[in-house]
Amino acid sequence: MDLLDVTLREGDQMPGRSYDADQKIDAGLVLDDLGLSYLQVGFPATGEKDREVIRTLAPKTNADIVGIARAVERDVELALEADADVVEVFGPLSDLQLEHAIGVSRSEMFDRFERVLDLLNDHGVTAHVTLVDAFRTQPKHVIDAATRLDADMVTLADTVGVATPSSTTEYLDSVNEHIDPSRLGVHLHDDLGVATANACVAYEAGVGKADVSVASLGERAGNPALEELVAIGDLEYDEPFEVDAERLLPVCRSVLSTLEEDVHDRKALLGTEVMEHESGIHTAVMLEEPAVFEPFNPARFGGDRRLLFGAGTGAGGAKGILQRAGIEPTDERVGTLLAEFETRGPLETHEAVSLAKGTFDA
Ligand SMILES: CC(=O)SCCNC(=O)CCNC(=O)[C@H](O)C(C)(C)COP(=O)(O)OP(=O)(O)OC[C@H]1O[C@@H](n2cnc3c(N)ncnc32)[C@H](O)[C@@H]1OP(=O)(O)O
Ligand SMILES: O=C(O)CCC(=O)C(=O)O
Repeated sequence: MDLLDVTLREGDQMPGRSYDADQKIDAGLVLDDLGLSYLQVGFPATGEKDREVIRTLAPKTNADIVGIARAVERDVELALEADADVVEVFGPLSDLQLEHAIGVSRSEMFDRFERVLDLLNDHGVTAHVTLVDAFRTQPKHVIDAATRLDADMVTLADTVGVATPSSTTEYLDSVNEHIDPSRLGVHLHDDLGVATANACVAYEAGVGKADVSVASLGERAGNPALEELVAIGDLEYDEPFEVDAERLLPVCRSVLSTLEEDVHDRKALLGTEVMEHESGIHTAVMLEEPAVFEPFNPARFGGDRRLLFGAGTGAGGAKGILQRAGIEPTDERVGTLLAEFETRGPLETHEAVSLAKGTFDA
C-alpha cells in the first residue's frame, strides 16, 4: 500500500488556518525525507499560494506532488499550470451530494469527470480521481466510476467520517469483487475516532493507497494519522510501508513545528507524555526490562522513553535506582529514597540516580 500525505492540503483548510507558502514548502521538504509515495500539498484553484507550493516542490521531492481539482476545466488547467506530478480530480456520486453540493445529475457528473480526465490524459499528466462521499454512495456507482473513468487511481472518500471498521470491510468487499483493489485508494476522516483502524481494514483488503496526515491534521477530526499507520505497518505487517520508520517522530514533530501546530500531550505516538512511565509497578520492572510495560521501543520510531521517579514510585523502583547508583539497597535506604522521591519528584532516571548518590554520599 502506498501512502499519500494530505497534511498540507487538509491541514490548511482547517478553520482559522492559513499556512504560508514557505511553511508549506519547508514542511513538504521535511516530509519527503520519510520516503512517502505522494504528498498532496494544495488545491491550485484556491490561489497563487498553492500553485507556488506545487511548482516549487514538484522538481525537488522524491514523492509525487499532488494537486487537487474539482471536475471543472479551469481547476484542472490551474493544476497543470502549477506542474503538479499528479492531478487528483474530486467529485461526488452520492445522491445527497449531487443534489445539494453540485446540483447536477449523476450522468452529468460522469460527463464532467470524463471531460477533465481527457484534458489531463491529453497533457500526459497522471490523473487520479477521488469519489467524494463514496461510502454513502451505492457501490454500483463506485464500481461504474472505477470501470469507466480513465484514471490511474480511484480513491474512495469517507468525506464525513461515518465509516467504521465493519462498514469499511463490508463496503470494500462489495466493490472489490469488481475492481482490482490495488487501483483503489481510501481517503478517510476521523469523526468517529476510527480513521486509522479503517485504513488498516483497507490495507487488509488489498487497497493500493491510503491518505494520511501528520497528527491527523485535517477537516473536522482530520484524517488517519500518518504516524499511527506507519507504526502499525512497521510492527504488524509482513509488507510494511516503504517509509523511513526511524525518522517518523522527528519528521512529524518538525512538520508540526513548521506549521505552528500543537498536539495534545496524550496523543498516541506524538504526545509528550505517551512514552513516560511513573507508576511504581511499571518503573520497577522497566529499569531492568522496558519491554514488559511498553508496546515497542520508542527508538524504533525516533522517540525517547522516559522513566520518572516520584510519588508513584514503589520499593522496587527505589531499589533499582540505588543499584544503578552502586549503593547497597537496604530497607532503610529504600524508605529514605522513597520519601525523597515523593518530595522532589517526578525525576528522570539520571536525576534519581544523582539524588540517590547525593543522599547516601556515594
Ligand atoms: C470535500 C473537500 O474537502 S473538497 C476541498 C475543500 N476545500 C476548499 O473548499 C478550499 C477552500 N475553497 C475555496 O477557496 C473556494 O471555495 C474555491 C476557490 C475552491 C471555489 O470557490 P467558488 O468558485 O467561489 O465556489 P464555492 O466555494 O461556492 O464552491 C461551489 C462551487 O463549486 C462547485 N463544485 C464543488 N465541488 C465540485 C466538484 N467536485 N466538481 C465540480 N464542481 C464542484 C459547486 O457546484 C459550485 O459551483 P457553482 O458556483 O457553479 O454553483
Ligand atoms: O481528497 C480529495 O481529493 C478531496 C476530497 C476530500 O478531501 C474528501 O472527500 O474528504
